[in-house]
Amino acid sequence: MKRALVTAGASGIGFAMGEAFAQAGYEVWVTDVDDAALARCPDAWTARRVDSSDDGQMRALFDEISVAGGLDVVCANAGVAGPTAHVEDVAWDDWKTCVDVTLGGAFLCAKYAAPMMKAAGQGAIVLTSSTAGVFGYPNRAPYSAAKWGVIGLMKTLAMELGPFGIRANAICPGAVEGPRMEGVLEREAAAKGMTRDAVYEGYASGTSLRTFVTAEDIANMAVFLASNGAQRVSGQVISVDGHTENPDPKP
Ligand SMILES: NC(=O)C1=CN([C@@H]2O[C@H](COP(=O)(O)OP(=O)(O)OC[C@H]3O[C@@H](n4cnc5c(N)ncnc54)[C@H](O)[C@@H]3O)[C@@H](O)[C@H]2O)C=CC1
Ligand SMILES: Cc1ncc2c(c1O)C(=O)OC2
Repeated sequence: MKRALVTAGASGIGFAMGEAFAQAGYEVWVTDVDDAALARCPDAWTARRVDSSDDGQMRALFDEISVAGGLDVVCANAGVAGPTAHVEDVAWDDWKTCVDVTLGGAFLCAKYAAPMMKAAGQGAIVLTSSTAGVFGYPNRAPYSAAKWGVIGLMKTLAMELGPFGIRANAICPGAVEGPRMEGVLEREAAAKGMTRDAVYEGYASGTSLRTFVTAEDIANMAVFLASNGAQRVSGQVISVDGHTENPDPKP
């Protein structure tokens, strides 16, 4: 059985990735820092409390995976939005936390997956970037910088590890609908005296398909990029964002 690891896999996009890899016949491992969410993961998954920005915890996780027989796929998915503020109001510590998790966490996935995948002569690394890593993201300088960094990391992994049969690709999700986004939409609707649907349409108007995306949309792309169907696809940035044309209206 092939084994897939998804970081930040206990909720949101990562959880959908776990479900999609399980559906595709993989043994699923997930990490997260939210104990309650980890406890809600299916019993068939191996769920571990691991902070993606903690080198010691990540090394211990990959040691455990190595003992279990190695890894076919790693989805470096953990990321935190960081502060929402003008650049002059971003605290240095908040910059560091955002970059440590969002970019550093992806680096640690690659650092510890690489030797295992090299030994196996195959492997797929799927990194979660963002439309914030394709365009800028006003008021989220640390997040946008980290997500551009994820793409630079991915390009380098594809070059460095390709000769060993290892592929690396990045997915750039647009704004994902779901319970968290509903809260954002409803708060803004109340503040502006608009309906929730009008707020949604306003943001969706920045995309050609006039839509937000779902966690399942992202998970489907991750499974495809990891699959044999994509065996000669590496070093690519794949947006799953309804075709964002105008990055400015964003929730
Ligand atoms: N939601 C959106 O609209 C978009 C999200 N993304 C990216 O997708 C990825 C997943 O985001 P969502 O599913 O939306 O988030 P979410 O908030 O629904 O889930 C994120 C999970 O990450 C966990 N987490 C937070 N810090 C962690 C850490 N240090 N180590 C391990 N786990 C940690 C949380 O406990 C939570 O379970 C992130 O990299 C995010 O930046 C990208 C584009 C759009
Ligand atoms: C809340 C929210 N809205 C839109 C976007 C993101 C986000 O986190 C993101 O990472 O890329 C686009």
